[in-house]
Amino acid sequence: MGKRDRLSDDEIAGFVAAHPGWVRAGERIERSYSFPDYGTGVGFVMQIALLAERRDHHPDIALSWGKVRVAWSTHDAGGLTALDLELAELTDRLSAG
Ligand SMILES: C[C@H](O)[C@H](O)[C@H]1CNC2=NC(N)=NC(=O)C2=N1
Repeated sequence: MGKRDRLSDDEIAGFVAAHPGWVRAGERIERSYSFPDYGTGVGFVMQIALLAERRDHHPDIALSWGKVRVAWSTHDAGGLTALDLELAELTDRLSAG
């Protein structure tokens, strides 16, 4: 199986169960991160953007004061792939500093 092949429901459920904060919403996985101010959220968004360009895989990102919402999905596959789960984990690592 390639990194851009669709995953099964069980594989996605397994990831969500093991990764607090992430939820499945249809054909996406989403997580909200909280920050003490606007600027810290902006910095986080920029780090995600650099990661996305490096990996040629791009999430939807919503920036609010003190909050960043990230959603991963593979448009080309029309759903969730191993690449989404890998980048969700990397997103968590960025948020940890
Ligand atoms: C040509 C390029 O590799 C593709 O368009 C990439 C770019 N970034 C992407 N990002 C996401 N999230 N899904 C994709 O299918 C995708 N495809």
